[in-house]
Amino acid sequence: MTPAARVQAAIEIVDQVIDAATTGGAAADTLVQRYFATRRYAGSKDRRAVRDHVYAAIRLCGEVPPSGRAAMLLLADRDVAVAAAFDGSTHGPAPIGADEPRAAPGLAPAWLEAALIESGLPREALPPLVERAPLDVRINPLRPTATLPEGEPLPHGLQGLRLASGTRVETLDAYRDGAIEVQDAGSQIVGLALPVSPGDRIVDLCAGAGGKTLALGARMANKGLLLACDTDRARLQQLPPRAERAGVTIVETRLLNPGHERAMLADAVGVADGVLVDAPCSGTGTWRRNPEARWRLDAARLARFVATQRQVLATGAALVRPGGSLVYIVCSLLDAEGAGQVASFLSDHPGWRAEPPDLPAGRPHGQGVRLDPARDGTDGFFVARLLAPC
Ligand SMILES: C[S@@+](CC[C@H](N)C(=O)[O-])C[C@H]1O[C@@H](n2cnc3c(N)ncnc32)[C@H](O)[C@@H]1O
Repeated sequence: MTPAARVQAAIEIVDQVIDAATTGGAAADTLVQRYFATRRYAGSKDRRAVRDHVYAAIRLCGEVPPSGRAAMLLLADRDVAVAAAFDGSTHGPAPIGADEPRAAPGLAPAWLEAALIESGLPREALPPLVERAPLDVRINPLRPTATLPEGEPLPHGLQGLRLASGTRVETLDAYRDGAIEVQDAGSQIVGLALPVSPGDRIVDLCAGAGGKTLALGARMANKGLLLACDTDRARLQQLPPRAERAGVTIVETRLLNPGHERAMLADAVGVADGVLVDAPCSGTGTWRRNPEARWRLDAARLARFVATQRQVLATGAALVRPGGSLVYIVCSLLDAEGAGQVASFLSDHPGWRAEPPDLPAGRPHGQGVRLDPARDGTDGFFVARLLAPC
């Protein structure tokens, strides 16, 4: 592909991303993959260049841009190579018209910027929310290996590596052998908020594909029971093969029927030493990876997340034994989903108390701890540890 054709492809993909973000369609990553699935002529360098243009344009636009071309013109104002690609060649974009409108530059939709500031995030912490994320892997102590890939040690004393961006992790021997798992440093840190010991009974209520479940299994040295639940079959189905690769043998998965979680967990009520609630959320802390997510969110969607979080937190609390721990995590920096959610829980659940976790990064926020990209170099998270009455 010529440089101009790459920019034209990026414009077309950003048009699809805009459409998907406003109609609840697929994520940008999926759209990029689908675009190339039908264009076999594009080589790996073409794909990487197009993807880079797509993400660079998305990162620049806080509000939903009027079109892919308007977003790419904003990028062209900052990147001479992109500007030069508007040359009117056969597969390239038409030349830039005099006074042709650009998308507005910004960090996030105005209402979200305001909500983040109101949630105590300093203004200077906003730009790093949409900067490119590093590629972090956790080293799995259950699968020691001599073939770890080259990378920087992770910050905050974590057992992991920061790999060169663009590394195809799934092709590495260490990955195939289960010695490493892709997991952001922040995600590794917040998982540590749940105290676990070999032999414990632990429930990971929103386990998804098991990123945090596998880390818990390793910390439990494969002794005890780890019940991993989720309402999403496709995500939960990924867990058993991942656990097998990682050598985690104590996981039992349970697919929950939305609205019937309590009944489906009746046998687990009041017996767990610890419950992890890594709740579904708006993902404002993960815009570095999914920058178009800020175009998807609106007040109604946020309110639905808040309602679901409240419900999963209450479900999780019912499973904890007297004196046991409930850890609540969201990858969001909005207080409505983090500090505010925990304050509501404590007022609705007399006898429960918060005990701030001692973590290697982050700072106290409300009754928990918050991590953010600017100050911790991780995705953004809020985490709280809640103790059940004895
Ligand atoms: C933040 S993700 C979990 C990520 C996962 N713990 C990890 O570390 O990779 C939140 C998960 O909550 C699940 N979920 C949504 N509603 C739920 C419910 N009512 N009960 C249990 N899980 C739910 C979603 O399907 C999603 O997989």
